[in-house]
Amino acid sequence: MGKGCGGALGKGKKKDEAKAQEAKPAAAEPAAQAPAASAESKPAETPAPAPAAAEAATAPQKMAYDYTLKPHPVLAPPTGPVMVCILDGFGENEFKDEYNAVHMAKTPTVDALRAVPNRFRTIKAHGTAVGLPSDADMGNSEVGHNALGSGQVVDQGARLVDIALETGTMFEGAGWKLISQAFPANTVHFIGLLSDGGVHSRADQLVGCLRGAVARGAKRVRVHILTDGRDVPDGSSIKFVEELEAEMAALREKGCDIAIASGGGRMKVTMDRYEADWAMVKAGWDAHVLGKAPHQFTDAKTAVTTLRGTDEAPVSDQYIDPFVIVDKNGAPVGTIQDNDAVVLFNFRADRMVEISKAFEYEDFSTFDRERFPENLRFVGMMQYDGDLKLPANFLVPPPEISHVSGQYFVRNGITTFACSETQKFGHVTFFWNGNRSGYLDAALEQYLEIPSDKIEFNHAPDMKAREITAASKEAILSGKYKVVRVNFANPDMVGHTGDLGATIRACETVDACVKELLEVMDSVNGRWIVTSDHGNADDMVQRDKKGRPIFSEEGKALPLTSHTLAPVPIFIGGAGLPDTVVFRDDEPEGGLANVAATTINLLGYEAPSIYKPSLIKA
Ligand SMILES: O=C(O)[C@@H](CO)OP(=O)(O)O
Ligand SMILES: [Mn+2]
Ligand SMILES: [Mn+2]
Repeated sequence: MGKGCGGALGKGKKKDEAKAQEAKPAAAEPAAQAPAASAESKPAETPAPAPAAAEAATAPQKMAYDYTLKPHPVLAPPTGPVMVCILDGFGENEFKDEYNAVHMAKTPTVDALRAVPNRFRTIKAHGTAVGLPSDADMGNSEVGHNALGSGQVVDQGARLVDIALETGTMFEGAGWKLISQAFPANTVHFIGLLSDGGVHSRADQLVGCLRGAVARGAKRVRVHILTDGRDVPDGSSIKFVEELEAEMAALREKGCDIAIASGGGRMKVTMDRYEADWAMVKAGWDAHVLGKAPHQFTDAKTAVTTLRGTDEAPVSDQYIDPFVIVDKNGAPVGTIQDNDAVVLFNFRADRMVEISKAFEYEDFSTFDRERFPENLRFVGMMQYDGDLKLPANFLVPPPEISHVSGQYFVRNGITTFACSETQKFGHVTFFWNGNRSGYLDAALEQYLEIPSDKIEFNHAPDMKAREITAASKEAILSGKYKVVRVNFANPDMVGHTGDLGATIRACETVDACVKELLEVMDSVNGRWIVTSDHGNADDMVQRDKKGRPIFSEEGKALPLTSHTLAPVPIFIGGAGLPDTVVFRDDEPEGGLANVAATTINLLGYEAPSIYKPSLIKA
């Protein structure tokens, strides 16, 4: 995934995995990097003829899918590029009060865009519109960017795991067979995010797996918990631990030796992404596998309660220190040993890839694992990276996201520049491309990662927005790219800290950056879409059922660190966009998946019929 497909990865034990890395070069480093080699030799001023025929000639045995894009009947291609700019976590919320950072921020650019008739609307970014189980599910970056990039709505991980548990297919698959080898005489370990957030995992799905394992003969089970406080209210981890303990007590009655063995906050251990901070993964390995952590407790509830500190200045659930549960002699109750089974019970990919590599690859050198258990029966809830086939074994097949817009682009000679900072880099590459790591065609694409800071982002709410802007302006002005894709992480990443003031600042910074980008786009006669992938900054307070803010006994507003259910804004424009092009009014239910067809229209092509319809009329 992203730069992770090369770089810091130790040599894999599987040959096909090494091949995948060669074929898919890692993203270049920022600044000094060269532009995509043959982008210059293949200028994309005019849409190139689709190479479908040539492809069929070289691979006659395969029925080649015809990716040819037909010219749009009315809208000619622009002379300049088409930009899609994602303001991550920037929702259009019905609560327009002091806790809505998007509303409170001074955003002259976005305000002006909102005022343009028929070129601003909102689109759905949550629930079934992005393939989640129900409309009570908030959106997130994975499903959001999948929908934006693929133009289609597919059943996502959360839903697929629900189905596999309901129908029992989970317990019949190869992944389950593998872990069940450990049921009679070894330990089965479950590692993942303990909450009902539904973004990375769900506690009820963990319980479904635990019950399934015990019913099928698992004798010894250990659970390694990552506390949330990001997709669910901060402080709720204690409740999730209590609920899990109650469930485990019932399973003990059935004769299973089951206990929580280790844990820590999701932003402290195990769940790093895009190689932003491998030290987090090492801390997780040490706690889960080796039984080593800075803190030892004899039960998980005491661990979480103690490590959260005082009520006056609590440590967020997201940042709880790594801990290990020990017996009365001080020995860890659940280290991972030879022949054990390990299940990563998160369904979402980005934050499971690194820990998967540590478990999967025999020959791994990114950090010193000290001990690598032999003959591990290791599975993911899903396969997290289809290109790397990582992990090789999994409980539920992942969503199949095919015919993504990037595939159409490379088959039609359309050059692309994609840029974000580390925290969102895989969003505009890996997720955008339907969970494919690396380039679709390195000759036509340039992916640029700006390294993120390694701090809590409320302390630096500008994050790397200015650097992303500068690099994207350069790409726009270079004339090399027909598509420019940018993600600004700020409203989302700062929103997750629950710090209202910093999140307002994050929105203001991004607004200023959008202004710069639109000016440059106008200077090259481009066309643009500005939108978001889900809400977050647009509501920073927990609310009761009537939408009233909830306050603590001391009168402090309770922060909301999660995403929201809000729709997101979408704006279109650009000096290269004819005045006649406006949003149509017969797609009121439009969502993120309608953006790809809209982008393809702006490029001067008809959208593929398999895509959700375009939002514009010309
Ligand atoms: O940080 C993350 O992992 C999620 C929230 O759990 O946010 P996003 O979907 O925006 O990446
Ligand atoms: Mn996001
Ligand atoms: Mn987020």
